Amino acid sequence: ELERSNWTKTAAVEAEAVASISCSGHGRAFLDGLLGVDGKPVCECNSCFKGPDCSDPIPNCEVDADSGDPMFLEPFWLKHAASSSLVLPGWHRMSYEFEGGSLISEELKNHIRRLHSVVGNANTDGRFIIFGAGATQLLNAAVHALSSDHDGDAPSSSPSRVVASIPYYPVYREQTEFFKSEAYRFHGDTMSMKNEMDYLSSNYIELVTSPNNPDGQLKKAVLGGASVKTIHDLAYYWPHFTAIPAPADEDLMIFTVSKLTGHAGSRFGWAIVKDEAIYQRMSTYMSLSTYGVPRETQLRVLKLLKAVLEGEGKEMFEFGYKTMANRWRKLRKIFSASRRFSLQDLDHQYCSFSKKIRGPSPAFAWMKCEREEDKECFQVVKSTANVSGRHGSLFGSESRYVRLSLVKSQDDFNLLLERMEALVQQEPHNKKIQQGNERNASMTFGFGHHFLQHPDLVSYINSYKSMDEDM
Ligand SMILES: Cc1ncc(COP(=O)(O)O)c(C=O)c1O
Repeated sequence: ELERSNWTKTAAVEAEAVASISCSGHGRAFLDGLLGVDGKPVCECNSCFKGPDCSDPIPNCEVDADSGDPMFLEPFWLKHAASSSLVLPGWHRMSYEFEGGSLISEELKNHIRRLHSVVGNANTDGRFIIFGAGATQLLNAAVHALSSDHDGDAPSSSPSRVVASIPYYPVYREQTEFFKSEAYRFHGDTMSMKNEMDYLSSNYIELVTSPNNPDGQLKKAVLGGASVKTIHDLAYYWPHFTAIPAPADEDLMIFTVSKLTGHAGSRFGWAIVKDEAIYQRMSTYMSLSTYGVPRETQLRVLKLLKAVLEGEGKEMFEFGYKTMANRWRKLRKIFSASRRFSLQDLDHQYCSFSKKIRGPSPAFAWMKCEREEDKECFQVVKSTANVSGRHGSLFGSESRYVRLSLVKSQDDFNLLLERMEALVQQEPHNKKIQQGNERNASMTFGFGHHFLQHPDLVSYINSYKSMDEDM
């Protein structure tokens, strides 16, 4: 049928040509990017950089520490271009369905099971696995499936109450309220529920996030009893962000490739479900909302997991952990000199994956403004450091908290660190110490590597710089 056997050549040449466009290590050109006057895709610069090759820093620009965009893993994928790239022919899985009417790649499912068994972070034996467009879609599918109102069920007198412990991931409330279902309502904090649970007339759906977004703590369900169902959001239960004390073995667990490999844009997550009826309800939800996850996405994730599983995942998790642990250590060092701001406390813990006690490496800093007058911490950080975090009140907490994202690119993190260092140095007791201290904030900005030309090399070296903590 095919004219030639080397039909992948033009695609490969095209992909490599785009990859070789230099954006000074502060940006990237993509195959589907806008074309410049020379007919080549233009560089898309990291924030706070501009210019045709992203080499110009934008002075005093706003540092965005808001989103949890997990770009910290990009250098790993640049290094593993060969094992993670694939060819997508025009006829790849055009059908609505896989063989037998399934919407799911069995091979991908097998790889997910293998990954959990290698990492030891979840028990998948005898469980059902369902795919979704990120954890975001699966969260709502799970709330839907666990809510009281179903054909065949006795009609319940009130909607299921969706609860989470403060501070909680804001999307739980936003999504539950957005869908305005008759079957469930967001009901706020689990702690306030604990004493006043109305067991007789209400069912509860408790969302448990472990490790937690925003504070990185490992969490357990708070409520219990026959009228409570739980959803465990384990988006961050990977060695990048936490020690893995034991495999999770919950009724309904949600994972996402976003925080595992960093491919947030692929929109891929999976749920591991014990109960067949719940699995069926979630499957119906997927059928009626999107008819499953795009086959292109499933193919890509399969390729990525194969690359991760080479060498039993050691290399990616080592890179991820070292990067996050270093970022946390640097930030903590800066804040240790502060009386005005504090960070959450995280313990060292035994990790069954790395088989040792390891230090914390959270995805976010949960920062508190300690001064009585600094009630609006978001504003304090915004106006004094020009850093925009995420407002504590969105997590159900006081406004004297703000969340800072630590998972973005190395450029983003370097800028955040520089600004936080300057912020802490402004404190009266530090100003005295600072005199005669030749440490200049711009040293942390990371422009010292302009002479290195190849963009892949630059960001890889940058990310591996000063990595002294072992797995
Ligand atoms: C706790 C938690 N759950 C779910 C998600 C969403 O993940 P996904 O990109 O798979 O939709 C996030 C993303 O930040 C998260 O922090």
